[in-house]
Amino acid sequence: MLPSTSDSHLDELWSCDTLDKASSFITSHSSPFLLHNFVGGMYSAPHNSSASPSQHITSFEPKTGRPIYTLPCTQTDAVEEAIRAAKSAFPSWSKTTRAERSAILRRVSELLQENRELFAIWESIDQGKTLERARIEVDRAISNFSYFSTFILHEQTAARMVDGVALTYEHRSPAGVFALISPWNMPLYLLTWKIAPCLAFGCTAVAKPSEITSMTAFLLGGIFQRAGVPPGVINIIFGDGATTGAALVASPLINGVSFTGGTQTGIAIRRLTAHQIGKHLSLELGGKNPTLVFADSMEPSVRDRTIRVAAMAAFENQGEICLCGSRIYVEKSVYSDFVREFTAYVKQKYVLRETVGAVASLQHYDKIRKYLELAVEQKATFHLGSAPPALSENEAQGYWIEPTILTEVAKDSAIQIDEIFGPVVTITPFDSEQEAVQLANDSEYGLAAILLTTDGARMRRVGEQLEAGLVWVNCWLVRELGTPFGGMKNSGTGREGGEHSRDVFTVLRTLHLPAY
Ligand SMILES: NC(=O)c1ccc[n+]([C@@H]2O[C@H](COP(=O)([O-])OP(=O)(O)OC[C@H]3O[C@@H](n4cnc5c(N)ncnc54)[C@H](O)[C@@H]3O)[C@@H](O)[C@H]2O)c1
Ligand SMILES: O=C/C=C/C=C(\O)C(=O)O
Repeated sequence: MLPSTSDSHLDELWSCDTLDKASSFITSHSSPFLLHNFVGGMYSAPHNSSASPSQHITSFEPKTGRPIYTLPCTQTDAVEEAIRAAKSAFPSWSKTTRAERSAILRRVSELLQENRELFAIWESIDQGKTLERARIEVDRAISNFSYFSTFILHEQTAARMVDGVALTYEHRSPAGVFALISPWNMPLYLLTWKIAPCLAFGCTAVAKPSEITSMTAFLLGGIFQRAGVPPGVINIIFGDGATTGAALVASPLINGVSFTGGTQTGIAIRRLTAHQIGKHLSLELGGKNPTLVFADSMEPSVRDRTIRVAAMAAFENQGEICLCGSRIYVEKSVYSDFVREFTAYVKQKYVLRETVGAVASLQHYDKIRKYLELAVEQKATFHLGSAPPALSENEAQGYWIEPTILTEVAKDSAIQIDEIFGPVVTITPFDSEQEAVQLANDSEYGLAAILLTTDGARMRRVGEQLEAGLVWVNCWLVRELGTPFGGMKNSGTGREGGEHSRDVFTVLRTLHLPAY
């Protein structure tokens, strides 16, 4: 029998604002705590989910391998119920004024701020990331709400007179009910990056976090209740992709999908919605991002910055950020210096269990481990890290993988081609600027690129040739929430951020009024 989400359990959960309290919450229950869906402004079990244990999923703590909670794998009829709640809430929410929506979203950001530590602690436990990293991500979730709460207040529509014949203006209205689906690497950060603009622009939603990291999405329901978000405006349901996610995106009542996750899932979502031409699709998918290190960036005055940026881009959040630079290319004249200094820096700065967390799941641990075994087989050089122990040895102790730096990896090796999405980088030399661009672009992906150089002309010349939606020069993951965010090629379609999010969540009509 699974413990249910009773009020006393919920109160207890909300008081877990230290690691010790959260840990004793987990151990004090004989079986894992059961998350409930948040539908129509209330927590409730999907009525069909208690029927069979096979319709529940257990989530494990990456740092220890112990079970922490259970979630329902919401079945089609309960998914539809959540969509209907969002659809019923749409007419009145879409007619609220911008000032009303702004005030509610502002309140959400304030409540998140008040509960910052609680969210950071559960994010760290659930995902495996360090508490320090989790705090950074909760801060970004707070900004997601505060940013869009003010963005909508300043929007203006321009009107034009066309040749004295017609007065035209663009009219936008909320696009309807959205499916918001997020992955496990930055759970709260990425889900709120969708929820905040969706609600700000007057849409309603059914959100589904990853089945691997559902805890902070579960807590978020309580924040929406307290902030006074009207029932049904935002619904949060739990479950896997094949059952819950697929039923959600395919529903004809869903007007748009904002999805972040793997490229193969993006393809599946395209297929599932292919016959629904008008459905808005924003797909943020995988990456295998290049970091280009030019010789000038290893001059004494900037050398430390170069090493620091390349290392941060490689190993932040255990390399589990779609924007991580996992293919490092270095100009031949500074190649051996870079490899030596980069390795020394990473060894000292990215220490497992201190500044590097565990990877998110056993399945992901296994996937990364297979690439490391391939590296051993292909006789790559390990400057740092090694093939980790066999699966069974780590299952009970958590999913730990040392930061790993590899050289002598062939261009056509799966290690260079596939998105590993873990703390593993390859370093490869290049001879010329032209070769660097060609190597960087030699990928099915086109999400991000990192360019390390002091030459201003090269910043633009190379930057403008890189097949990547986001290019960072001498920095990484510097974000301003109005800038377009998204990828090229198999890294996705659509852009989000500021007015680009507005394009995702609104429909546009042009009105022509006679000028006479
Ligand atoms: N571009 C980005 O911003 C970005 C960010 C983070 C992760 N990623 C990618 O995500 C992958 C790892 O995350 P993941 O394993 O959670 O990705 P995933 O694609 O397996 O899952 C992402 C989400 O989609 C759901 N899902 C799965 N199948 C579905 C379906 N058929 N229909 C609807 N929803 C479905 C999952 O339940 C989850 O909530 C990596 O490959 C990485 O490339 C991309
Ligand atoms: O892992 C993916 C990271 C995505 C980041 C964003 O969507 C963002 O910073 O807005």
